Amino acid sequence: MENKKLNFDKFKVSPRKGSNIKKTIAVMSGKGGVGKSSVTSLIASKLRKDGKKIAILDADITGPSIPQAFGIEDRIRALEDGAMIPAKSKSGIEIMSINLVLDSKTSPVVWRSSIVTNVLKQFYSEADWGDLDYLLIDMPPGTSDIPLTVFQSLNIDGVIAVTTPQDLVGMVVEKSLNMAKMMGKPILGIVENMSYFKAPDTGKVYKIFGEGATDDIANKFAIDTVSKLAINPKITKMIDEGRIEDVEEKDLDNIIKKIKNL
Ligand SMILES: Nc1ncnc2c1ncn2[C@@H]1O[C@H](COP(=O)(O)OP(=O)(O)OP(=O)(O)O)[C@@H](O)[C@H]1O
Repeated sequence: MENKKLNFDKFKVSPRKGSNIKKTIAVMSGKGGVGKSSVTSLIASKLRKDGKKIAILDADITGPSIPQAFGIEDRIRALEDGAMIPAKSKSGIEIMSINLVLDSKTSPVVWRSSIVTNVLKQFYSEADWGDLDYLLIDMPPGTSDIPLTVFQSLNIDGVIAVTTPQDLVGMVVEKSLNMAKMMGKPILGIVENMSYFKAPDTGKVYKIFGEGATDDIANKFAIDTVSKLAINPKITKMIDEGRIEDVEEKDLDNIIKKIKNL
């Protein structure tokens, strides 16, 4: 039997008229808590510092942490013609997140996934994004309904997977990579977060979580870019203070370069 390529065109949604998004990149992880939102925020901040026009769509709808990282207190505004105006970070990164429409940022999102996926599509297609070089999508962890909707409905140009050195997480990130492959999306690279710790006084490097399987996984999937991001207490502190844009992080330089060459 002929092996037909899956065609999801009928599910596609487009950004509203007047929005011009050059490239859209999804940031995934196999499981929660590996630092996907932190990595998304750091990448966005660096690209912005380099003069690019950037937006983040926080698709981690039940655990949205992007507004916290950027210290956003503004709300998303809706205009009479239905356009949604994203909130803006200090450096000018546009942000759409469910936490910016809830009455309180501690309100839980107790919605069925069909509603969540519709909200997400609405954010993408009704936001007034203007001209963007890059839209980064902070995906929820795993390979559930929402990542599937993002892949089927949005125009994704590339995928970044975030993992940590632990074996189990390595195994789980393969699920995300396989999902991206199944959906025909190019994998730009893997970020191994919490890869090492460099003692500030001696400069000695400690592999606190051991040697990761990330390089082997990258080889297996023919992925040429692996960024190894240190455990950096400054990242934790700056996110707590809503100042992620003030972190200088050289460890992500190779993935940033890959994004710029997309
Ligand atoms: N390299 C790092 N160094 C120090 N702290 C970090 C680092 N990466 C992430 N963190 C901290 O770990 C916590 C979890 O990170 P984050 O929210 O980015 O994870 P996540 O994978 O997006 O989680 P989830 O998808 O479950 O929401 C954050 O509080 C962040 O400050």
